Amino acid sequence: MSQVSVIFHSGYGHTKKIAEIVAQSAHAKLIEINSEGDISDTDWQTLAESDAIVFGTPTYMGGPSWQFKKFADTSSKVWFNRGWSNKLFAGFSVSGSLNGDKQMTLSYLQTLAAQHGGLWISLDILPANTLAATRDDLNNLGGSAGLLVQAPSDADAEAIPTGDLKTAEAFGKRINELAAKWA
Ligand SMILES: Cc1cc2nc3c(=O)[nH]c(=O)nc-3n(C[C@H](O)[C@H](O)[C@H](O)COP(=O)(O)O)c2cc1C
Repeated sequence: MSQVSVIFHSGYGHTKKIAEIVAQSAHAKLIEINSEGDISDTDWQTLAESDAIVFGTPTYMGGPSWQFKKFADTSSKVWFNRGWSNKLFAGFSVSGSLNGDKQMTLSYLQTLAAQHGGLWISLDILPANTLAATRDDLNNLGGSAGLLVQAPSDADAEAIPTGDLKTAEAFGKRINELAAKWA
Protein backbone atom coordinates (compact mmCIF):
# COMPACT_ATOMS: atom_id res chain seq x y z
CA MET A 1 0.00 0.00 0.00
CA SER A 2 1.53 3.29 -1.08
CA GLN A 3 1.30 6.57 0.77
CA VAL A 4 0.91 9.90 -0.99
CA SER A 5 1.00 13.32 0.68
CA VAL A 6 -0.15 16.64 -0.76
CA ILE A 7 1.57 19.54 0.97
CA PHE A 8 0.38 23.02 0.06
CA HIS A 9 0.03 26.64 1.05
CA SER A 10 -2.96 28.77 0.16
CA GLY A 11 -3.44 32.42 1.06
CA TYR A 12 -7.05 32.82 -0.05
CA GLY A 13 -8.46 29.32 -0.57
CA HIS A 14 -7.98 28.73 -4.30
CA THR A 15 -4.94 26.48 -3.98
CA LYS A 16 -6.60 24.76 -1.01
CA LYS A 17 -9.55 23.68 -3.16
CA ILE A 18 -7.22 22.21 -5.78
CA ALA A 19 -5.12 20.51 -3.09
CA GLU A 20 -8.27 18.88 -1.73
CA ILE A 21 -9.27 17.57 -5.17
CA VAL A 22 -5.78 16.21 -5.94
CA ALA A 23 -5.55 14.63 -2.48
CA GLN A 24 -8.96 12.99 -2.70
CA SER A 25 -8.23 11.58 -6.15
CA ALA A 26 -4.74 10.42 -5.14
CA HIS A 27 -6.00 8.97 -1.81
CA ALA A 28 -3.41 11.23 -0.23
CA LYS A 29 -2.90 12.81 3.15
CA LEU A 30 -3.37 16.57 3.05
CA ILE A 31 -0.88 18.84 4.82
CA GLU A 32 -1.49 22.59 4.93
CA ILE A 33 1.43 24.97 5.45
CA ASN A 34 0.09 27.61 7.81
CA SER A 35 0.21 31.39 7.39
CA GLU A 36 3.58 31.44 9.19
CA GLY A 37 5.06 28.93 6.73
CA ASP A 38 5.12 26.10 9.28
CA ILE A 39 3.94 22.49 9.52
CA SER A 40 3.92 20.23 12.59
CA ASP A 41 6.44 17.55 13.57
CA THR A 42 3.74 14.99 12.78
CA ASP A 43 3.47 16.45 9.28
CA TRP A 44 7.23 16.11 8.77
CA GLN A 45 6.93 12.49 9.87
CA THR A 46 4.09 11.93 7.41
CA LEU A 47 6.25 13.30 4.60
CA ALA A 48 9.13 11.03 5.66
CA GLU A 49 6.82 8.02 5.38
CA SER A 50 5.38 8.99 1.98
CA ASP A 51 6.20 7.27 -1.29
CA ALA A 52 5.06 10.35 -3.22
CA ILE A 53 4.98 14.02 -2.21
CA VAL A 54 2.90 16.55 -4.13
CA PHE A 55 3.80 20.23 -3.77
CA GLY A 56 1.10 22.89 -4.19
CA THR A 57 1.40 26.66 -3.99
CA PRO A 58 -0.20 29.73 -5.51
CA THR A 59 1.95 31.77 -7.85
CA TYR A 60 2.75 35.03 -6.12
CA MET A 61 4.95 37.50 -7.98
CA GLY A 62 6.10 34.83 -10.42
CA GLY A 63 7.07 32.20 -7.86
CA PRO A 64 5.87 30.20 -4.85
CA SER A 65 4.41 32.00 -1.83
CA TRP A 66 6.94 32.88 0.87
CA GLN A 67 5.23 30.43 3.18
CA PHE A 68 5.86 27.59 0.73
CA LYS A 69 9.45 28.77 0.29
CA LYS A 70 9.94 28.76 4.05
CA PHE A 71 8.77 25.14 4.11
CA ALA A 72 11.16 24.37 1.22
CA ASP A 73 14.06 26.03 3.01
CA THR A 74 13.24 24.16 6.21
CA SER A 75 13.35 20.91 4.21
CA SER A 76 17.11 21.50 3.85
CA LYS A 77 17.48 19.50 7.05
CA VAL A 78 15.89 16.51 5.28
CA TRP A 79 17.98 17.29 2.17
CA PHE A 80 21.20 17.07 4.18
CA ASN A 81 20.32 13.55 5.31
CA ARG A 82 18.93 12.53 1.85
CA GLY A 83 15.66 11.75 3.60
CA TRP A 84 13.47 12.13 0.50
CA SER A 85 15.85 10.54 -1.99
CA ASN A 86 14.10 8.33 -4.60
CA LYS A 87 10.59 9.42 -3.62
CA LEU A 88 8.14 10.43 -6.33
CA PHE A 89 7.23 14.13 -6.54
CA ALA A 90 4.66 16.18 -8.41
CA GLY A 91 3.46 19.76 -8.30
CA PHE A 92 0.76 22.28 -9.08
CA SER A 93 0.23 26.00 -8.99
CA VAL A 94 -2.77 28.31 -9.10
CA SER A 95 -2.65 31.88 -10.38
CA GLY A 96 -4.99 34.69 -11.30
CA SER A 97 -3.93 35.03 -14.95
CA LEU A 98 -4.24 32.33 -17.60
CA ASN A 99 -0.46 32.26 -17.89
CA GLY A 100 0.54 34.35 -14.86
CA ASP A 101 4.10 32.89 -14.90
CA LYS A 102 2.91 29.67 -13.27
CA GLN A 103 5.63 27.82 -15.21
CA MET A 104 8.23 29.60 -13.10
CA THR A 105 6.62 28.19 -9.98
CA LEU A 106 6.36 24.69 -11.42
CA SER A 107 10.01 24.81 -12.47
CA TYR A 108 10.90 25.77 -8.92
CA LEU A 109 8.89 22.85 -7.50
CA GLN A 110 10.55 20.47 -9.96
CA THR A 111 13.97 21.77 -8.94
CA LEU A 112 13.11 21.35 -5.27
CA ALA A 113 12.21 17.71 -5.97
CA ALA A 114 15.50 17.24 -7.84
CA GLN A 115 17.47 18.74 -4.95
CA HIS A 116 15.94 16.05 -2.79
CA GLY A 117 16.92 13.32 -5.28
CA GLY A 118 13.31 12.65 -6.28
CA LEU A 119 11.63 11.47 -9.49
CA TRP A 120 9.20 13.92 -11.07
CA ILE A 121 5.69 12.98 -12.21
CA SER A 122 4.55 14.88 -15.31
CA LEU A 123 0.92 15.67 -16.11
CA ASP A 124 0.62 13.33 -19.13
CA ILE A 125 -2.63 14.78 -20.49
CA LEU A 126 -2.79 16.08 -24.06
CA PRO A 127 -3.51 19.82 -24.21
CA ALA A 128 -6.93 21.05 -25.37
CA ASN A 129 -5.76 23.68 -27.84
CA THR A 130 -8.02 23.43 -30.87
CA LEU A 131 -10.50 26.04 -32.08
CA ALA A 132 -13.25 24.06 -30.38
CA ALA A 133 -11.43 23.86 -27.03
CA THR A 134 -13.01 25.49 -23.98
CA ARG A 135 -12.16 26.07 -20.32
CA ASP A 136 -14.27 22.99 -19.55
CA ASP A 137 -11.73 20.73 -21.25
CA LEU A 138 -9.04 18.67 -19.60
CA ASN A 139 -5.67 20.44 -19.59
CA ASN A 140 -7.01 23.50 -21.42
CA LEU A 141 -4.05 25.50 -20.04
CA GLY A 142 -1.67 23.13 -21.81
CA GLY A 143 0.59 22.09 -18.93
CA SER A 144 3.06 19.21 -19.05
CA ALA A 145 5.50 19.56 -16.14
CA GLY A 146 2.60 19.64 -13.69
CA LEU A 147 -0.91 20.87 -13.00
CA LEU A 148 -1.74 24.46 -13.93
CA VAL A 149 -4.89 26.12 -12.58
CA GLN A 150 -6.31 29.59 -13.16
CA ALA A 151 -8.65 31.18 -10.65
CA PRO A 152 -10.34 34.49 -11.52
CA SER A 153 -8.76 37.12 -9.27
CA ASP A 154 -12.06 38.68 -8.17
CA ALA A 155 -13.85 35.47 -7.22
CA ASP A 156 -13.54 32.67 -4.69
CA ALA A 157 -12.48 29.10 -5.42
CA GLU A 158 -15.99 28.14 -6.61
CA ALA A 159 -15.30 30.10 -9.82
CA ILE A 160 -12.36 27.94 -10.90
CA PRO A 161 -13.20 26.62 -14.39
CA THR A 162 -14.49 23.05 -14.65
CA GLY A 163 -11.70 21.93 -16.94
CA ASP A 164 -9.07 22.83 -14.35
CA LEU A 165 -10.98 20.91 -11.66
CA LYS A 166 -11.22 17.86 -13.93
CA THR A 167 -7.51 18.13 -14.71
CA ALA A 168 -6.72 18.21 -10.98
CA GLU A 169 -8.78 15.05 -10.49
CA ALA A 170 -7.05 13.26 -13.36
CA PHE A 171 -3.63 14.32 -12.08
CA GLY A 172 -4.40 12.92 -8.62
CA LYS A 173 -5.43 9.61 -10.16
CA ARG A 174 -2.19 9.42 -12.13
CA ILE A 175 -0.14 10.16 -9.00
CA ASN A 176 -1.97 7.44 -7.10
CA GLU A 177 -1.36 4.87 -9.85
CA LEU A 178 2.33 5.71 -10.18
CA ALA A 179 2.86 5.70 -6.42
CA ALA A 180 1.30 2.23 -6.24
CA LYS A 181 3.74 1.00 -8.90
CA TRP A 182 6.68 2.67 -7.17
CA ALA A 183 6.03 1.59 -3.57
C1 LIG B 1 1.00 38.74 -3.46
C2 LIG B 1 0.32 38.18 -4.66
C3 LIG B 1 1.04 37.99 -5.83
C4 LIG B 1 0.42 37.45 -6.96
N1 LIG B 1 1.16 37.24 -8.09
C5 LIG B 1 0.58 36.67 -9.17
C6 LIG B 1 1.34 36.38 -10.33
O1 LIG B 1 2.56 36.55 -10.38
N2 LIG B 1 0.68 35.89 -11.41
C7 LIG B 1 -0.68 35.67 -11.40
O2 LIG B 1 -1.23 35.28 -12.41
N3 LIG B 1 -1.41 35.88 -10.28
C8 LIG B 1 -0.81 36.36 -9.18
N4 LIG B 1 -1.54 36.55 -8.03
C9 LIG B 1 -2.92 36.03 -7.98
C10 LIG B 1 -2.95 34.66 -7.27
O3 LIG B 1 -2.05 33.77 -7.90
C11 LIG B 1 -4.36 34.07 -7.34
O4 LIG B 1 -5.27 34.95 -6.74
C12 LIG B 1 -4.43 32.70 -6.69
O5 LIG B 1 -5.67 32.13 -6.97
C13 LIG B 1 -4.23 32.79 -5.19
O6 LIG B 1 -4.28 31.49 -4.64
P1 LIG B 1 -4.65 31.28 -3.11
O7 LIG B 1 -6.08 31.68 -2.94
O8 LIG B 1 -4.46 29.81 -2.88
O9 LIG B 1 -3.70 32.13 -2.29
C14 LIG B 1 -0.95 37.10 -6.91
C15 LIG B 1 -1.67 37.28 -5.72
C16 LIG B 1 -1.04 37.81 -4.61
C17 LIG B 1 -1.84 37.97 -3.33
